[in-house]
Amino acid sequence: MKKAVIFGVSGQDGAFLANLLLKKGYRVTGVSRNIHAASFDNLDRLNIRNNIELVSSSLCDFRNVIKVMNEHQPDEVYNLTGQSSVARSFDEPFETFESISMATLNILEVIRILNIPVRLYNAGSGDCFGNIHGRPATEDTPFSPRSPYGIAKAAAYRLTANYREAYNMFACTGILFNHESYLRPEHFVTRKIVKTACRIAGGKSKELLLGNILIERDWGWAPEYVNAMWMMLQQEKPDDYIIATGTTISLKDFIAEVFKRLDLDWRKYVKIDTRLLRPADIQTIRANPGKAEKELSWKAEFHGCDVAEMMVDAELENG
Ligand SMILES: C[C@H]1O[C@H](OP(=O)(O)OP(=O)(O)OC[C@H]2O[C@@H](n3cnc4c(=O)[nH]c(N)nc43)[C@H](O)[C@@H]2O)[C@@H](O)[C@@H](O)C1=O
Repeated sequence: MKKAVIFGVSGQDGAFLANLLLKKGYRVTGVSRNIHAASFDNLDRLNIRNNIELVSSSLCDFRNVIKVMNEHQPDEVYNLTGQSSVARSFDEPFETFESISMATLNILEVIRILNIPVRLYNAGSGDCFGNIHGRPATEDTPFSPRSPYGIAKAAAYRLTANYREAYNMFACTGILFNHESYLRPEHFVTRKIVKTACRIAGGKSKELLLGNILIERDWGWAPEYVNAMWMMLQQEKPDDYIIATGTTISLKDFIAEVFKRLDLDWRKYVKIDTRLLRPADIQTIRANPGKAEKELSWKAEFHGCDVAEMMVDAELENG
């Protein structure tokens, strides 16, 4: 039986990945900073909490990481940990940098020092590219991040690539663009829109306050993206891959699709609140996931408008 350790199991991706690995017959250990304080609602929602061994460990403490590796002897390690909100990273730059870059460095150092043959997946981000107005980003496009979050993810990406080259480690980064689902917390814009629109449809809310609705993103369906993470670790050679749908739409289009699904006209309810604008934002993101399609045979089935509809349907069904 293969063994996997997921650092950051309580989030959206951690839960979907744990579910996928359990279905594939893995023994899954889920790590969270403090399992007694963390919420495992996502694992409950997928009905898998009791099938995972949950352990507490701070990734910023080197000894903690050594203990997890020694005790659980994983074949595969998934590093999904860290502060994941771009907006919050402007208010919490230190916490963001430490929980992403330093935590990744700790995992890499532990694998190097213990000299164990584990395969490492590192969660990268399309946020590292910054604005892409022209050709969609490929794995060769230089990074130009515009947030403490993007900068921390860029550092973690470079560290992972450096350890792969310098120490011959099996370490990959998936450069994932926005990926959404009913497990997304409300501080991400898609879930906020879907939840509020459903409340408006049910007469429980009157308006939806948003920041910049002209931005453009490549929004995919999260359960598909965790498949790509796993596929990267099954390759003969480790490498980095962009994971995205290849379709970019505006936030306005996403909002319109959500409200249309509920038979509402979004223009009556959406108000711009300038307090929600970021100190720096990315206007347009475009991705070319061609390498993942060619080498991993991974391709997104669902694109932005499908995601909007699926999120509304899930919200109406489960809340
Ligand atoms: C690839 C990358 O993808 C995600 O980062 P994000 O793109 O910043 O995601 P978001 O949902 O917070 O914002 C999307 C856009 O929507 C605009 N926006 C307008 N009004 C609101 C608003 O009211 N709330 C929020 N959150 N955003 C708003 C906001 O200004 C931004 O331009 C994370 O998964 C991250 O972990 C990651 O790696």
